[in-house]
Amino acid sequence: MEEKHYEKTRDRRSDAGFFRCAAIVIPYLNPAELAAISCTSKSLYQISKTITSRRTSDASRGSENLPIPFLNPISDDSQPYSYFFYTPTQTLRLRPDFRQAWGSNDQSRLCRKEGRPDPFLLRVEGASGCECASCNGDCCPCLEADEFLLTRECGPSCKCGLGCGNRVTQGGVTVRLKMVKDEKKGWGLYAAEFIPRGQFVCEYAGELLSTKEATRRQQTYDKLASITPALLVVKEHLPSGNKCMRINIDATRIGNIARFVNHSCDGGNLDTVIVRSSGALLPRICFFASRDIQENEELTFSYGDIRLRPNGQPCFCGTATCAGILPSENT
Ligand SMILES: C[S@@+](CC[C@H](N)C(=O)[O-])C[C@H]1O[C@@H](n2cnc3c(N)ncnc32)[C@H](O)[C@@H]1O
Repeated sequence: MEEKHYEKTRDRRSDAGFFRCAAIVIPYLNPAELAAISCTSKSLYQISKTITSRRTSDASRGSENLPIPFLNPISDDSQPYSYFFYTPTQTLRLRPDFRQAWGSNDQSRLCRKEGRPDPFLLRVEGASGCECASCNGDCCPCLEADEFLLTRECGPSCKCGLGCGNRVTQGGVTVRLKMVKDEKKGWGLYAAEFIPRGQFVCEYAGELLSTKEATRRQQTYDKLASITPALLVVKEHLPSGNKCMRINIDATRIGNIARFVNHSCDGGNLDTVIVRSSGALLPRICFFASRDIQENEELTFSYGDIRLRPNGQPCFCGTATCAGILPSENT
């Protein structure tokens, strides 16, 4: 009798140990792996269900100021969320075996505790910045438009801190957003509240690539129908029209919510802005509202000129000026 009681206690302890480990490991699984383990026992089914529900409730894994949920109104579609790795800022190339937890119990608490990652990937040693106590248009040299008329913010070489009013794009998303699935376009980013014209919406975050690597990846994506690519190429021009700098950001595998912004042939409601900061080597690409955007409106921008690559996929933007073909980058 005593021996049996001892065995039961031991079994319960090893079960508890197993589920403690499972709760740590399972958030690292992708949807196919999650589905596979959820068929093996009732308890793992329950854990997988909870993880799926947490993933659906916040694409940003607690990395942004506000949760960004997935909503799938398509009745015969069983995909409650889109799987990718999240980075709120630009990042360097990922190792192929990289994994990231998503849906764990304490994810948002941990993200808040660790704080937001530095928005500047590379700094310019010895660069000058402002010395203002509080930056405003009259005195802060960072606010003076430079010769290329780009958006300039204070940065790592400035005396002011993150609370400075000239760092609007550095604190992450501050407007309510959501992801909604469309039968033809897939997931799209939507306003979950009114967004006034000129408001910063989000950065386009992802892997920063060399042009050679961007070209290689674009060719791979063109061949693979199973991948929905999110490779953005921005060319910065001199006023003379000559190309002077090219930024390649691939958010296909790791990115932020900007990777869900769909194309619109009329230019959409977002402006793509190149933001430079004092002391930061690289500019960042940010989306601002180009006009007032109503709650529940889809956020879109133009992917480019279809004349550059007329053999793209069909476009379903639904605007009066729709060209019928989705522009894509000819890298
Ligand atoms: C950067 S992703 C945007 C997010 C994507 N809808 C998803 O579900 O992940 C670009 C892809 O979205 C789809 N897409 C974007 N805009 C579209 C449009 N206007 N019409 C049709 N498909 C579109 C295309 O499959 C395109 O390759």
